[in-house]
Amino acid sequence: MIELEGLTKRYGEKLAVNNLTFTVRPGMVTGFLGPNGAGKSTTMRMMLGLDRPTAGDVRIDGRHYDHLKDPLRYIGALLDAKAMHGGRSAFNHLLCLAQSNGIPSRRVAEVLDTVGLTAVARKKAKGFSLGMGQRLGIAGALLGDPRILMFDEPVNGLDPEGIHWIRNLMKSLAAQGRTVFVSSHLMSEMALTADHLVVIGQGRLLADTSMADFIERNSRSYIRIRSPQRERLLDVLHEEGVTVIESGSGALEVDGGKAEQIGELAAQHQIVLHELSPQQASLEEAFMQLTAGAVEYHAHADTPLDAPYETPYGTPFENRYETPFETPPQRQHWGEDWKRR
Ligand SMILES: Nc1ncnc2c1ncn2[C@@H]1O[C@H](COP(=O)(O)OP(=O)(O)OP(=O)(O)O)[C@@H](O)[C@H]1O
Repeated sequence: MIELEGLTKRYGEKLAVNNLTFTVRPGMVTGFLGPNGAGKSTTMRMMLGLDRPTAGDVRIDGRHYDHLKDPLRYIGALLDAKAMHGGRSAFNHLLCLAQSNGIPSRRVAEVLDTVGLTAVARKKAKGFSLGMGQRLGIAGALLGDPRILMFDEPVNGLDPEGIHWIRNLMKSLAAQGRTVFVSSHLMSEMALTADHLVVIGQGRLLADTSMADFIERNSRSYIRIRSPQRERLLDVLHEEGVTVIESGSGALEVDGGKAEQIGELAAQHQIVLHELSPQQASLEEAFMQLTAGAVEYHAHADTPLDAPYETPYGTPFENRYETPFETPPQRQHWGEDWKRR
């Protein structure tokens, strides 16, 4: 378990991490999300005792990192895959780590096998590709067989097979009851891997919740319906008091309804349906909705002001709220500007 309490880091004028309090629990993969510059790496560095907090506290299984004897046996981390002695072979790099942390040297061959680097174990790390470097960094994290694992952007540079491998590795580590904390900008990957999410923006906590709850709270879910008898269906739904949104593509959308009820209603009135599908926004859409006001670095150049790029939830990367941390609008307001019957 990793516990943060009021964790704060200031670099001069810059408040990089602002009063973060949350707990990373065992037995699940916790995703750590935030726009560029949100403070994720700084937070992870403080967890590992690499940066001293300006205020607040981090405890690893109840103890400060500095007080852990042989810390690699408690917490393994991949922060910067390039942070290794390039002149050493993969085997020797891991052997040095093992020897300085009281870890039996037989673990070196075991973790090299786990990450698929046995064949290149004697090759110098400086000749490794980005993906091989990531695998070696992950081997280092696994070396002490720790109960807690932390990965900063672990899929960087990995090919699809490598991404699939690390997804399964993280899930299996969590299934063994370990604490797995992982940051990534790849939302589709995070959606497949994480059970729980911690989201920060401009150093502050924006969400600490399950993946399902995060998407539910920060996006719109609705039923999409297509029918060749659209006008009749509209009349029937209207008579039943169901609020329908007519989307531009000819489909109808019902917020908060149940597909079964709409299907049965259509059947009762002998209305043919070509589509009846529950729609849920992706993690990426939910993330952009939540963090829209907390994005530090905006891209303006290729988005002309008179032709904004719209999503059903608004314009991404637009500061839509007065302050970064103002509560996002309630769901019933979304789609308000769409044509309602
Ligand atoms: N050593 C430092 N000195 C001054 N400012 C720093 C330092 N390290 C980080 N910062 C600033 O603190 C803020 C948080 O940076 P951090 O790298 O933790 O963000 P991040 O969420 O990991 O970003 P990214 O997703 O881009 O990796 C940024 O504004 C960054 O410029």
